[in-house]
Amino acid sequence: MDPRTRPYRSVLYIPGSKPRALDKAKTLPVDAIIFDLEDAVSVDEKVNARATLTQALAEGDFSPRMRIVRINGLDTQWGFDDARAAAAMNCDAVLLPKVSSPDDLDALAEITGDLPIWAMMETPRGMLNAAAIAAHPKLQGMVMGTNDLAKELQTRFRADRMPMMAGLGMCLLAAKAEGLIIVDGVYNAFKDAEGLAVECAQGRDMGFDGKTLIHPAQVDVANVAFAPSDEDLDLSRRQIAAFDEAVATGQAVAVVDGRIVENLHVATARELLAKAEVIEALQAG
Ligand SMILES: CC(C)(COP(=O)(O)OP(=O)(O)OC[C@H]1O[C@@H](n2cnc3c(N)ncnc32)[C@H](O)[C@@H]1OP(=O)(O)O)[C@@H](O)C(=O)NCCC(=O)NCCSC(=O)C[C@H](O)C(=O)O
Ligand SMILES: [Mg+2]
Repeated sequence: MDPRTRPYRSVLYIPGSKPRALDKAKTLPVDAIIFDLEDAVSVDEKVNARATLTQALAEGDFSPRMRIVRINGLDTQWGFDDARAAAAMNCDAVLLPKVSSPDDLDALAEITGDLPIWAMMETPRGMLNAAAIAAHPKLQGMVMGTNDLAKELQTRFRADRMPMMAGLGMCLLAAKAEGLIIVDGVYNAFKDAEGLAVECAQGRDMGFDGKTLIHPAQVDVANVAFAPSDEDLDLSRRQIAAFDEAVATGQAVAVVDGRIVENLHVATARELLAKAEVIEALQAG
């Protein structure tokens, strides 16, 4: 599937060190998986996790899920070996943590060659350099690292994520300007489905393609939040029909439910319908 048209509603982190969780992933209705060698793996397990993950990806069928391997930073003792190992793994992309400038991506691309790169956006410098990072030729997607960002900014958790908004907005602008995929950060309270739903709705409304997740219990909430709803689809169909009718009578604008519909709204409506079709096809297997 074309990586740019596939859905990214639910993007689940799985510790690369946990064979049981790696196995479970094959049964979960997630759109993408981040196989983690970084923060989900303890220092003592780092080297073994690389081998466990290499084997799981070689032997396991994770399709149709997108397979992204998150390595340790290249400034750590594991980073370069992780990058070399990821380049040879049966995966679709490699994810670099704490990207602060395009130079970080150059260093990784020297090792991983043509493998698409994703960037964790989670440092203040990364936010300030978001446009230059997004313009890197090997970059396919961005993942918000809101835990690291909160640590660096010394912000406190707020349900409205007000302290995060500048960073989230800058990365969104950068990703959209370059036509990249961009996925929102995790919601740490993995047993709080209600709070997760609120944060997913906020991320969806801002324009994120989906949500990164840490536990299987979060998958359904994200899949619903980031898929077009029945109401969205009904409105899209009515907008297209009304606009076609207006054009047929020489008008450039239609009115649906008291709101104007112009060609740009019709383009959005068509995109929504196309997205729903891709999701349906994916779910049908
Ligand atoms: C949070 C957890 C440690 C909880 O684990 P556990 O206590 O094992 O949960 P459960 O007993 O409820 O698990 C039930 C079953 O589900 C499987 N499981 C659990 N988590 C996952 C998962 N992430 N993927 C796949 N499967 C999972 C268990 O194996 C159980 O299976 P079974 O026994 O067969 O029924 C744990 O969920 C966990 O480790 N989550 C991942 C944490 C993680 O990835 N952290 C790093 C990413 S977050 C981050 O770094 C973001 C960013 O960088 C930032 O800065 O913000
Ligand atoms: Mg992080």
